[in-house]
Amino acid sequence: MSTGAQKKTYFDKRKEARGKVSSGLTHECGVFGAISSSASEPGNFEVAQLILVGLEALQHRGQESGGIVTSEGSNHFHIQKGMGLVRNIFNGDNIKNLVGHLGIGHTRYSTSAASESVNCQPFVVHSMHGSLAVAHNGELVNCASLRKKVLDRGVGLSTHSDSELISQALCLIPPEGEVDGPDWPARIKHLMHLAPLSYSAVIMLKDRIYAVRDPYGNRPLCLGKFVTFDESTGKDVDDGWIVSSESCAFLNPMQYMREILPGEIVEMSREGVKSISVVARPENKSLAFCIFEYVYFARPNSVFEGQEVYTVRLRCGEQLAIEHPVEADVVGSVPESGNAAAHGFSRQSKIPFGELLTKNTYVGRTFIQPSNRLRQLNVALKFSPISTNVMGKRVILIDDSIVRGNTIGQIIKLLRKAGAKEVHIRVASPPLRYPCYMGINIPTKKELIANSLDCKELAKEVGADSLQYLSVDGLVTAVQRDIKDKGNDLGHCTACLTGVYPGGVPEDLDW
Ligand SMILES: O=P(O)(O)OC[C@H]1O[C@H](OP(=O)(O)OP(=O)(O)O)[C@H](O)[C@@H]1O
Ligand SMILES: NC(=O)CC[C@H](N)C(=O)O
Ligand code: SF4
Ligand SMILES: [Mg+2]
Repeated sequence: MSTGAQKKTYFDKRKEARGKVSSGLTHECGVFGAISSSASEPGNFEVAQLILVGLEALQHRGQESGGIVTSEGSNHFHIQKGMGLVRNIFNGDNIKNLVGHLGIGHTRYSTSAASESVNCQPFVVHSMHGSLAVAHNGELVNCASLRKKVLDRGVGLSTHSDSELISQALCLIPPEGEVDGPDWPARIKHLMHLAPLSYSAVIMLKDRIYAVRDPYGNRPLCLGKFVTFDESTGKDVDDGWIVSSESCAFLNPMQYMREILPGEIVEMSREGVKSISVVARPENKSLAFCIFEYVYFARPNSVFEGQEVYTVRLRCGEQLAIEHPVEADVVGSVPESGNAAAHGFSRQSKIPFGELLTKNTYVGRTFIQPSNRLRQLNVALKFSPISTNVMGKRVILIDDSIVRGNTIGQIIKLLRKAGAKEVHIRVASPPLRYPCYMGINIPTKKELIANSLDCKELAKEVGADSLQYLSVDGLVTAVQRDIKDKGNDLGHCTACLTGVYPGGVPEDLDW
């Protein structure tokens, strides 16, 4: 427990490190890696350009900073990192310096250390056995004890980032020792035993990339290839291997191959792709893939567990219509992340879908505004009602989630002003009640509106005629129903909804 003003809680420290945001869940991070295969000359395969495209396609996962590290096969890595959007960090000149036939990249939303250039990823360290670069999505739950372990072994750390900690922990020799130089897979496995949650990471050595997903499968990671058409044979040739947080980054001619399995270590080299090992979860605990990847974080065209995110969001909307029907003239969404669920609700309820709001895509994140009028103005800048679909109508408005409750109230005001007769809010996820410490910034318990107001009270507070959430069972069913290969190995993290955390809570947590 807190010992008063001098002791900062886990969340205080996090907050200090970041800007204050007035709405929503803030995203996570995106990782990407690419290596050209032996079939192509290094010059034919522009690895840095490919990673740049990949990072832009993953930009929704983190907008604070980004970086790319490449290698020509030697320990002299080429590095370019910076604050801001990928597009602003890289330009024609600096991308040209990123030569080499393999590389990794990162786009960051900070969770464990300040949003400053010193914490930009990938982290590069020089070990006795060559250079090492790490890009990480997630957050180490047992960061404090791992940090101590690494420091105890005489290793110095230059930041508070858990991702730097991963890079340094990989320099530790595993307890069984090493016979003939460094055994990198053994070192990675050792780290996975020391820290089983949460990460999807790409680890680059001078001539190979390891793609690693934590044993709980908490964060996503998938494998793809780069294909070139060979005119002499008339066939597609595999020209290289790629790894990405989400498959939405595999743009043509990149092709999706498969997911990296929970606990899996995959080695990518010029010779091809090899699955090295699958590390088991501690005490046979359940899988815990983040259910909010489906609800909100991922792009709708990304594929997880054999299903497109869009189809899951559609099902959430259908389920919501089954659980909380209401008579109305039109169903619409808070764009964009509410769109698919609104279509699902419409399909199930047979109430026509209509666009109720347009979104100004050039408006960035909304920061806490000092007054209600400014908050309202901010939402009005982002969303404008489409009067044709709203005037004189009973509307159902679907949003994917309510976090602090700032957005929805302002939108209802806009809809009323545009002539809506009734406004019914349906939320395509259950009430968010608990914080996340696995790579997502969710506000503290106190800030989450569902902890202070129930549906009726919240409806009154935000001026809705009714307001209902999807149930936890409904969400889990919508996510799991069509997963083909169910077996025993199926499980999703719902900790922010249920308070049941897959791998315990952080050591220095004080909420
Ligand atoms: O209750 P609140 O704290 O206001 O947050 C909830 C809103 O935040 C998210 O949207 P956001 O505008 O962040 O991003 P999006 O445009 O991707 O939906 C989410 O989709 C909700 O609309
Ligand atoms: N959102 C994330 O995945 C963050 C990764 C890492 N914990 C950092 O803060 O840089
Ligand atoms: S607590 Fe919520 S946001 Fe965090 S990993 Fe679990 S489901 Fe995802
Ligand atoms: Mg939204």
